[in-house]
Amino acid sequence: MPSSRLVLDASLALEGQIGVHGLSAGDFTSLEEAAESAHRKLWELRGSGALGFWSLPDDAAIRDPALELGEELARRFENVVVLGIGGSSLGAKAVISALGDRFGDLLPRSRRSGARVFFPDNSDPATFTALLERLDLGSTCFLVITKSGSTAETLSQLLVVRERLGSSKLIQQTVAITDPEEGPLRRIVREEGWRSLPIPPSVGGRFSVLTAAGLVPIAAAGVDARSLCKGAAEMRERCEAPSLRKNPAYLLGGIHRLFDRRGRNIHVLFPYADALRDVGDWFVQLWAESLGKSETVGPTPLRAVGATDQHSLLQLLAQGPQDKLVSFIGVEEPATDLEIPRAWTEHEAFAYLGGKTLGRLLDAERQGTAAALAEGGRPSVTIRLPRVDARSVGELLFLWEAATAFAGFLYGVDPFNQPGVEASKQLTQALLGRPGSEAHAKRLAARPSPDPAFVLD
Ligand SMILES: O=P(O)(O)OC[C@H]1O[C@](O)(CO)[C@@H](O)[C@@H]1O
Repeated sequence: MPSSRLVLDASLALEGQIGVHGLSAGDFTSLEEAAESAHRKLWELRGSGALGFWSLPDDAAIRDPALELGEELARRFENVVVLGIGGSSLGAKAVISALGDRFGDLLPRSRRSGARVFFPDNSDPATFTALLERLDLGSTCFLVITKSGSTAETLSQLLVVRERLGSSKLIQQTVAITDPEEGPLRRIVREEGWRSLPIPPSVGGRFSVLTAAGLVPIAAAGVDARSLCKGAAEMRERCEAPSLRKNPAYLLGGIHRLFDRRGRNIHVLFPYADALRDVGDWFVQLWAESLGKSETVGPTPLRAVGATDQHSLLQLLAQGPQDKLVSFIGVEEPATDLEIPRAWTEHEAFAYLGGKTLGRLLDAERQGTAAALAEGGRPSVTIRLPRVDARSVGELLFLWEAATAFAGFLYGVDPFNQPGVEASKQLTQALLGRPGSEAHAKRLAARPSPDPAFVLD
């Protein structure tokens, strides 16, 4: 009987199931004190209003204008292009590729449920040029999404679009989603009277999928954003339990921390559904930017997709160094299943497949892979979704967000900042001659020049 909600099954992380590499009751006891303190910190932050993402699932003041705008864009425009990167792009991209019509672009407009939404994301000129050349710009809306309002990749793309559209069309065909008060984009919005929606200051970019940053493109794509929020709200309720053993986010975050202490600091998200492929990219940013900020502790996230990566990464997971923890995601009921016809039944390799379904094969591959890893003493956890629908995806995203915040306190780092990305931004700006970056230019000039013995031409 399929469950009606997300299930977290951590059995294959336990000593009783996988032997000495698994966790014992004593491991959980050792974690309890740190978990209590992490719980207190989260609730203090929540109480002070600084844990912005926690209230998003049912914050109508944020959700409703975003959905109205997204639905309007779906009616008015053929295409929506998101100019945004990192947390200002990955959440919406993950949700739309999970829940939108994957081959909807092939359908005529009348048969599509929303606009076609594009995420050029990177500032690679080849991608951006190709996209702009192929789009009918007259029926395209540009969503400029940047929390800080100052990200070079996003602002450069905006400048290109401004030139292509001309400033009068720009104002009609562009919406800004940014900090309500601060930042260069907000200043343009004020000076030129653009349409805009805010990203609340208390919500970091990588936790912003349920703000306008995610909800506008999601609704523009015709995806059921209300059910997404509902699923997230249901998961949030489960993530409010104070006890490690009752709270799925605490259990998930806690297990990752425990294994990290034993040297398992490579954390692999392994969904068995193509629809969840981009959730992997979203997870990588969330986990890396939130938890990777100490020289002595911190995980390396990795993404995989089943069954594809059984023919790629699995060898390493099964017999490589014992430094990995896998989180499988299984789907109990595929959106569409396909029966495998019976033929060549005299050959065993064909005979046992005929009459099964591709969905059953995929799920058996997930179970078989988890069991094979367990046999080799390699731990995993499994997140089972009843199906890939808006509610389950909402549950899944909120689960990882809450687990990330909790894990941050267990790791002893601030999960909500990313100071390590600043140096690269400063030196890039210095290379491009941004006024005010003279000191950074000096830093660059002081760097040793390349060693000719190691530059092969
Ligand atoms: O939304 P913004 O301010 O453009 O930032 C985009 C991304 O850049 C980062 O700051 C990293 O450089 C991420 O944390 C963020 O999601």
